[in-house]
Amino acid sequence: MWWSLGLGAMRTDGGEAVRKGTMAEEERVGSVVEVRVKGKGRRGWRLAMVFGLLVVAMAVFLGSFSGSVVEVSRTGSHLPGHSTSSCGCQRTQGFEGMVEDCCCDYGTVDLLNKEVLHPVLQELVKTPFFRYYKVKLWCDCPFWPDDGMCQLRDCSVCECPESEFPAMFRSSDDASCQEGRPEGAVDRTVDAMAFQGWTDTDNPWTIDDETESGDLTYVNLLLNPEKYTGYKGESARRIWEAIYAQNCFENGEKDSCTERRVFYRLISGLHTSISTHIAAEYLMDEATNLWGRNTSLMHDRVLQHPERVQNLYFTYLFVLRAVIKAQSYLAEAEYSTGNEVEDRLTHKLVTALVGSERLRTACPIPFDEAKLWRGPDADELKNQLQRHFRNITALMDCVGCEKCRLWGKLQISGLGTALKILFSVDGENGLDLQRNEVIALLNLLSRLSESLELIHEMADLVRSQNSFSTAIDGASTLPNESKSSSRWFLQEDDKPPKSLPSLFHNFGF
Ligand SMILES: Cc1cc2nc3c(=O)[nH]c(=O)nc-3n(C[C@H](O)[C@H](O)[C@H](O)COP(=O)(O)OP(=O)(O)OC[C@H]3O[C@@H](n4cnc5c(N)ncnc54)[C@H](O)[C@@H]3O)c2cc1C
Repeated sequence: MWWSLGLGAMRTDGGEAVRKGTMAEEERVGSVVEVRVKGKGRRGWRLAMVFGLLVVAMAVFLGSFSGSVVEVSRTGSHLPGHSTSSCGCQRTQGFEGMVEDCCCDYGTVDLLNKEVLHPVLQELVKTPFFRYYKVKLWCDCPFWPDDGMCQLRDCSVCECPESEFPAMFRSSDDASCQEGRPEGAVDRTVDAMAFQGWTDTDNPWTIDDETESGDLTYVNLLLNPEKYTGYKGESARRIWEAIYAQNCFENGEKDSCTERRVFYRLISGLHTSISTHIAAEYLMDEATNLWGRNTSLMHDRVLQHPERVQNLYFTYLFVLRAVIKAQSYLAEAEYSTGNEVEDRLTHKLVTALVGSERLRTACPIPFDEAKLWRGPDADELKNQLQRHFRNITALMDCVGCEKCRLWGKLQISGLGTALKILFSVDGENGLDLQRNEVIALLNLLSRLSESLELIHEMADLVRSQNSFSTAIDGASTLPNESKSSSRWFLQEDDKPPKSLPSLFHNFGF
């Protein structure tokens, strides 16, 4: 089979197992500290201990300081402005007021997310209905041979213990949910029993795993969290390049119309979210299996690019709008897995999410989809964008790391579901969703919601580390109040010293 991606025609063979190995030196932040301490002998250890105690004292102090910053900025008042590149359409400048292209302001988004949506979503994705995702993990890349660039065991999806698997999903003793390849019959039986009322409907925006044969497995998402896997280099870069290439159009126009800009911002926002989760759960030191927050990576990939953070807010509001538009459908859907208590809780949480009074009053229409597809070429443009998005779903089969592929597929499917709800359904009556689409949609919203929280938390951490390192260097300064008015917006000099993140972890933070 041959596919055209705008990258030339590519081979369809390939599909190699995940390759395991060691992490590249450049990102082993933890080892930097180890070398420094060891090199100084016993005196070095004493110094390190004193230094560590200082870290503890300063961090406790700064932690309480940044706590008050959180309160200030949660009100959303006076975030520092920042110019974004003009795209020919009306856009708000900076981080004040409305999120660009949306109908909700930054402060309200932060508040709603922290107090309403994030807590509910965190619980929802733990329920049996939402934590098992059916996915085809071992797929051949239709564009080029899989070169298996995954470097860590954390790259591969682990098997879930069968005791955790809902009884209704199991049809025989050997039902495996992860790396094994259950028989097709097993999956079909499970579907019919556990998810009555859910239909198989096509989504014009995605290439659907479920309607194709073979190799579908159930994955427990809680056992396979999205985090650093060591997947990087040429393979990862090529995927992102190919994804962004889907945003290039024949006539060379860039960002000149709302629809194309929306398309780009959705991908960029998702990319920001993935980078955020990598930085938030990072393998700081492979030798001691020390995991923690990598603030340098967070700074370099996310925080120092305001437009990437803005795109994350945009993607979040776009997906939230889709969930709100589908609220009656979601509130009435059947979340049956055979565990009555859990299933009742699932239903309650979904209802709390889509029926939130605070959400309805503070941000009733997070994104106005009615503004799109109005030009004379609307149908043609929509077909074109659908083709491009389907290519992106197919590209997920080329991701050379199993766990990244799992989350890539789930989140792209979630975006495809949001696109379907907003742009391919005539009113809520015409809405029909697959079970997997609903799981993907709400897990995606949960990932984005978590990213918003992490961005604030890690921006505070960067600021306090920066202030701390300045204090250590002799200029005894505390975080500047004016820098903190937006919790994630960083100034030019807000860059964490490379070795500090691992110091925090080595001393028990
Ligand atoms: C679908 C998918 C899922 C992945 N999941 C994981 C995972 O779970 N764990 C893991 O460790 N790795 C994962 N990766 C790999 C990870 O995303 C990076 O590719 C890798 O860490 C290397 O990062 P990098 O610094 O080279 O920049 P990349 O993140 O690869 O970015 C490539 C280029 O894209 C541009 N760019 C970066 N961010 C944005 C943005 N937000 N908006 C617009 N442009 C941007 C920049 O020019 C950058 O140089 C995944 C990759 C893909 C394609």
